[in-house]
Amino acid sequence: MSKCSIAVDIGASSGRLIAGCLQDNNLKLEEIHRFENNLIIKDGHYCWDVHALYNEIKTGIRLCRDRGLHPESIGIDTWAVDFVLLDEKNRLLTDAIAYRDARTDGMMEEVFNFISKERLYLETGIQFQKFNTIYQLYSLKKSNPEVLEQATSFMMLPDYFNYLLTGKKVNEYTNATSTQLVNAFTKKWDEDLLDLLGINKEMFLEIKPPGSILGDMETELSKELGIEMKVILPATHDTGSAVVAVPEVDDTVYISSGTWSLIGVENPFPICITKALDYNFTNEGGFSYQYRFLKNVMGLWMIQEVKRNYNDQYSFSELVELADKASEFGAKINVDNDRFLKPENMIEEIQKVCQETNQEVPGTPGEVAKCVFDSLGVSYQKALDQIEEIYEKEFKKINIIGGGCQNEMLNQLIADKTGKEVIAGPVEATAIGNLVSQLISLGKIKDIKEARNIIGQSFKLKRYTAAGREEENVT
Ligand SMILES: Nc1ncnc2c1ncn2[C@@H]1O[C@H](COP(=O)(O)OP(=O)(O)O)[C@@H](O)[C@H]1O
Ligand SMILES: C[C@H](O)[C@H](O)[C@@H](O)C(=O)COP(=O)(O)O
Ligand SMILES: [Mg+2]
Repeated sequence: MSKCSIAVDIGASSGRLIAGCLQDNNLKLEEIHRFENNLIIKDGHYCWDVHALYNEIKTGIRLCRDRGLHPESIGIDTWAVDFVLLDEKNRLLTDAIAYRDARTDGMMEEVFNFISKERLYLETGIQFQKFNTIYQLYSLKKSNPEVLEQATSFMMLPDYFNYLLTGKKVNEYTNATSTQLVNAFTKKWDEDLLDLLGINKEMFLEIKPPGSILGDMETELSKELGIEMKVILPATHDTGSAVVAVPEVDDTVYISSGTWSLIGVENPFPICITKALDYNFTNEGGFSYQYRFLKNVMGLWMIQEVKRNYNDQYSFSELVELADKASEFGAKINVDNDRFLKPENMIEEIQKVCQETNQEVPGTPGEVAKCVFDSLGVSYQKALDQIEEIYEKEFKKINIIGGGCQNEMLNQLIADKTGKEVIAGPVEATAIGNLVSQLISLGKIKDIKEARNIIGQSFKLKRYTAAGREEENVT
């Protein structure tokens, strides 16, 4: 494993640093470091602690050295939309305010005074989430216009970590598309849109595609950490990397299941038709210029908050077991209501909605968890129906990737509800997609097709049908 590559995957709930290398055409992984990623409050805003996260990245690199690894490259991916701004002296002008912060409340509606929803979708193809970068920047323009004027560099979070490692300033394509400021067809920053909104377009950097070799780690940093390696751009939007790791995309709907559930398909062109707009699907940029035609579903964020509300006295698997035992409980809620984005108390919010909709109110942890999982299933089914309506075809398979694919109850529920074959795995799809993108850049894997073949034979996948579950290609 000594000659390997390192994937740093920082999701909205946890981060991990995983070393990977090819051995006899199998991808071997070694988890080096795992850490929590929790929101902090700074100046009244929910923020990400970017310095703590950068220190975790450096800790993970030191651990690689301590294990005698000599990685050739490192690639970083995180969640989307969030950013920092730097001034002409490369000093941080802003905190990394989180997409769950309330600063974007009402901003999307105000932006529609400058450009219609239809035109914005026609140009960008990006779903309307109130926290998209476009609305975050518009909010900043209203509250602190001088900050936007002083900014000389706009960096999304992986871009910023890459800058700290190499001194190089670029915006990576897949994550840039999540801003709703990139033209879906030119794949460039939409300067007309920025002018329309009066947002300083000079601060946006060159957009580089995933697979680009950014450069070597800064010499001083290499000395500090005791490791020299190249920094490569994977799909730095974590979901972009996760989709790379879907072993078989043909005839498959994927669900990237983590803090969010991203349900969609891989497509060679953007689908900006009215029906896609009405159903609020997105066309985020993918590896090798594919498009991720997908929809955000609130996801396992809800059970993360339920777990936190119970003071972490139950593990995720215990909550699944308790939900499985609460088989008689049947209340379901609309998980995609913005009220679940950041409620004071998720359990109470769920109970309130059940009351408001004259349903049985969940009381036990099992009933609360079952309500979450059943309701996620309803939202997945709805999105699946919408995808099949737009494609005018039935998809054979659903591939659930990410930490959520360990939820056997939800996997079986999806198979039973949809009647489709459900493949679960790989768990660390994002890190795997990140790694194979690096190995392609280093010439160790030919292309994404070969990478997906390697992934399909390297990791244990579980198959669920309405008739039950079975293991397959256990390595
Ligand atoms: N053992 C488990 N059983 C069931 N679900 C699990 C298990 N481990 C993790 N999960 C689910 O996976 C989710 C985290 O997935 P992950 O892909 O790591 O998220 P992110 O990348 O957003 O941080 C958790 O919220 C939890 O619901
Ligand atoms: C805010 C975005 O919708 C979010 O980043 C989503 O695109 C995503 O990538 C979340 O990944 P997780 O691994 O944190 O669920
Ligand atoms: Mg993730």
